[in-house]
Amino acid sequence: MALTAVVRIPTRALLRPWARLRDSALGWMEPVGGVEVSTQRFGSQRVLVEPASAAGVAVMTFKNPPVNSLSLELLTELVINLEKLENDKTFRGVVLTSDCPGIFSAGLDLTEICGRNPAHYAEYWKAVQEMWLRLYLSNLMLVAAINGACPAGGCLMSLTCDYRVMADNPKYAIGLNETLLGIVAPFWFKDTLVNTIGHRASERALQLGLLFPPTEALQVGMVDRLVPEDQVQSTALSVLAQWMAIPDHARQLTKNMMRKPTADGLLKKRDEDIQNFVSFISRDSIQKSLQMYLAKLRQKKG
Ligand SMILES: CC/C=C\C/C=C\C/C=C\CC/C=C/CC(=O)SCCNC(=O)CCNC(=O)[C@H](O)C(C)(C)COP(=O)(O)OP(=O)(O)OC[C@H]1O[C@@H](n2cnc3c(N)ncnc32)[C@H](O)[C@@H]1OP(=O)(O)O
Repeated sequence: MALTAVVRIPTRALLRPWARLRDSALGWMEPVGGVEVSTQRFGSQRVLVEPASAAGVAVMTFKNPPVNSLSLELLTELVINLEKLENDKTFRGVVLTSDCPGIFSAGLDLTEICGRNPAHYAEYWKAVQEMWLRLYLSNLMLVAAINGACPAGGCLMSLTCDYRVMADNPKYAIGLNETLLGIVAPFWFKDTLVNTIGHRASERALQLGLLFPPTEALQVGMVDRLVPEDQVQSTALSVLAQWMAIPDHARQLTKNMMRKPTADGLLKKRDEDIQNFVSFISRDSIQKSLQMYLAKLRQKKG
């Protein structure tokens, strides 16, 4: 028999200035207090959410081809689907993974931060902040099933999870490579990395923009486990099964205790961080670097 649940979506989620939602992409949303959905399979155009066979677990799959770049739309859909899972108290854990072969996520969508106007940069950056805050402070257990390349913002997204399983394929790499693009990882990207791999390793990785192949990523502690490619999702699900044995309230309070001070660092100066980002990214020299990087990516094929 199909399992169904009523999921309440707070109307305030619809009122956030950055959440210029495209109704066509989010067919399940209605601007009323709540909406009834089937937990068999839901989601939106770029984010698919499927309950796993184990009770209380969902798999969230990003499908924004070709490279799962974190466009404004993808970020918006991610946050809304996460909120939906959090509001449905039947879910306790989520596996985050990708539908793009060989790529977990290419990170921030460079077309959102290149050649646009300051108002767009501000709106986009607010959505990036929101994605990080929501994932980093989520009460749910989050496990990243990293089934492909995972640079920059893709790495950040996986670092917000409680555990990372990566495909043991030397073609893939993970890391915060911002300096290679001539840009700077913001302090909260840096803090998330430091909390995961420590200060010295982060200092080196961030300055050099290191992208770690799986074996090195495991050594440095950027991922927790390597498995053959076809076992990434199943391993993530079995990790979640272990975590589910811990009483939720104790685990959630512990997670919050560990992470809140870092999140507060951004919460206290969100607007200032947006202004810094807009003025940094609007510089001619930075725009030139980004244009060159994008052109190189596009030429790669030709
Ligand atoms: C003092 C200052 C203080 C504070 C500063 C304040 C603020 C900080 C400022 C800025 C911080 C901004 C933070 C940014 C973080 C990011 O995430 S930046 C994005 C970084 N991402 C990357 O470097 C990845 C680039 N992509 C790749 O390496 C490869 O594409 C990838 C390995 C993912 C896949 O390779 P492959 O399968 O071969 O695919 P292609 O390379 O051929 O790509 C296919 C098409 O996709 C386009 N594309 C790739 N990545 C992106 C992207 N991130 N955004 C947009 N588009 C992308 C690529 O151009 C191809 O397009 P085409 O088909 O040619 O049109």
